[in-house]
Amino acid sequence: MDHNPLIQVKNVSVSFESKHQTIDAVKNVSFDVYEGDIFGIIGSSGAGKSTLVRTLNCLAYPTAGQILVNGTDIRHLSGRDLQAFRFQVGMIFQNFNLASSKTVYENIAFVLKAAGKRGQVVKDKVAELLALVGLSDKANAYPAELSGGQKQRVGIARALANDAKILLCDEATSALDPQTTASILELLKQLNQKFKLTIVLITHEIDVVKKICNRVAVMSKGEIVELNHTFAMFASPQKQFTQAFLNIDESTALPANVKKSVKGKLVRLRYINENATQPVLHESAMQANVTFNILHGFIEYFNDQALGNLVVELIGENENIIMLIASLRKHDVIVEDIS
Ligand SMILES: Nc1ncnc2c1ncn2[C@@H]1O[C@H](COP(=O)(O)OP(=O)(O)OP(=O)(O)O)[C@@H](O)[C@H]1O
Repeated sequence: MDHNPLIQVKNVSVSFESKHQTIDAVKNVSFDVYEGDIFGIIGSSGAGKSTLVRTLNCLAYPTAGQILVNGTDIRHLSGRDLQAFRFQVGMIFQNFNLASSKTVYENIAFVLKAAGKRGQVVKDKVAELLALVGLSDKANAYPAELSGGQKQRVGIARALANDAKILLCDEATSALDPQTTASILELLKQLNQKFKLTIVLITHEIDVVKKICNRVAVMSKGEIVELNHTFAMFASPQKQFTQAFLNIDESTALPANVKKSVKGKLVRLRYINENATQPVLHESAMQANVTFNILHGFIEYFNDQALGNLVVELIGENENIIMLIASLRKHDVIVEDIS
């Protein structure tokens, strides 16, 4: 990378002391987020995701380590500087956190007023934000009159009201149905592209990561197990935990009776981008004098990158199969023996 990270998390740990024990919620975590990233943190419940993301806007403080945003150590911010920093870092939540006694307009105007804005400036800005999230006709509605997706749109408008440069999303789509989730993710992607908005998103949903994150960290028991570009993470996860967590095995699992009847060598192939079609396999197999049976296959798309998944039975002489596998690997096909 040729530019400086917008967020630098350096050896951050967060512990909670209770009467009987110390809970190490985040353990020595380090990562960088670059401007324009949609950075996903995925992990199961209790992995420490919420605690970690809350340190990014000073809702929680590290017990050890350091967080720099735009080169500033945010631990040292206080008073007006801390307030100004918080305006730069908006946050949205699973349960939306809207004030139920306030209208949509008032929910958004509130944070503009907290930043010292008044009068027509507030009115114009709320109108602009509502148009941005597609809710211009809902200014006078109360949260109870909105669907979950509409509530989250208000949450997004409020989070960005003071021209936030960073948006933190804490399970922002976990309470929404799949279709509404897709529309909120689409909105986040648009905001990311239009304003170069940097997004740090925590989720336990693999599909959310696949749909919009360009980079992802897998978290377990307070630690980052693996971090990579999303496509690379799904194409070739390095850690067994990641393989299992991302359901890489399950997504190409064969029924037991099919597996039992396999006579040849069983391999899983992952083809990347321009190789995401079958000709590579056909040609290489012909050259190596190996025949094959495709037992399972699908192509996934990550933005404009394609990842082909195939489970194949290879039939032929052992040395020919070895030759075929070598040839596939030369074509950047990831080959795993799963027999
Ligand atoms: N304020 C707190 N006091 C004590 N323990 C806490 C506190 N906040 C979080 N924890 C503990 O820290 C650990 C990590 O929790 P955290 O909420 O960060 O995980 P998570 O990955 O976000 O999970 P979830 O999706 O369930 O919220 C858990 O064991 C949790 O009980």
